[in-house]
Amino acid sequence: MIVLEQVSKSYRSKDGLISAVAPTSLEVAEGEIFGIIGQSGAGKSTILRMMNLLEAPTTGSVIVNGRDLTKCSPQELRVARRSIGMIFQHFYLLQNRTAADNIAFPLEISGVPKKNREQRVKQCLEIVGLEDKASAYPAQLSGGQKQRVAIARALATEPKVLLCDEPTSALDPQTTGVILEFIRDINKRFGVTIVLVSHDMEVVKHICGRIAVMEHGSIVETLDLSGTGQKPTTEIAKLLLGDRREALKGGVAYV
Ligand SMILES: Nc1ncnc2c1ncn2[C@@H]1O[C@H](COP(=O)(O)OP(=O)(O)OP(=O)(O)O)[C@@H](O)[C@H]1O
Repeated sequence: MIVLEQVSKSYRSKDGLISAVAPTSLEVAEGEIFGIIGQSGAGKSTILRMMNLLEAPTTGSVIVNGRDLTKCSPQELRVARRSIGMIFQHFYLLQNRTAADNIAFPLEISGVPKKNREQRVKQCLEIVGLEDKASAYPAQLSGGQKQRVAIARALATEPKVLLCDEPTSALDPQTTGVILEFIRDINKRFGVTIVLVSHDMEVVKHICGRIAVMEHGSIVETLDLSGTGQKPTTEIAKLLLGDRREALKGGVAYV
């Protein structure tokens, strides 16, 4: 579903080149909920943003749904991105548009006729349980409701992949639980492959089947958390996952 082949990302600065991600390969299978964890600055967001070419890799290939995005023309990339939704920590809703019009936005850009747009917006509002907030502006919504609108907007074009960059970091624990349930539901009901970056281990342990652990721009370990009993081997993974892993396996948090 998602294949990163030796992708790397460097930034130019006045002090020379900064390496955000060293040449790294990764495969995420169709239907997975895949987590990316690591300390601040490890390169998590950069690797996620390379999966839809929001960040163009310095080297390597990004293959999503069998298509090498690094070889796409701008027009081809626009089309390919319709099957890759994304949500962010700070939602990034258009403040001067209602919830319904925010959800309609990607459909407008894709040239979907008005009648079909309205139908799809209605469906997406239903998926996130916000039918009654169609006419509300972002300023009139709570953080959790804003993220639900952002999820609905990401789903509007019926993506096969949903990239989630710290989707619950601006939310309280209870709202975090609600958002995680929506993400899990979308994965189950529609088979959408989810890649989720989070610094919150409880979030990751709660919904991810497999995770990649990043340190200094590299994936140092991938782990299966789905009850296989696989133990972390690197120090950083042990540190991040900690002793609470066992305690949380039964889904103590956010239920
Ligand atoms: N646009 C940029 N220009 C220069 N350096 C950047 C840029 N974006 C990221 N970096 C650097 O690349 C490295 C990885 O950043 P990234 O945001 O991917 O880390 P992260 O693991 O997501 O961190 P955090 O959890 O703090 O968000 C950091 O050292 C960061 O300073």
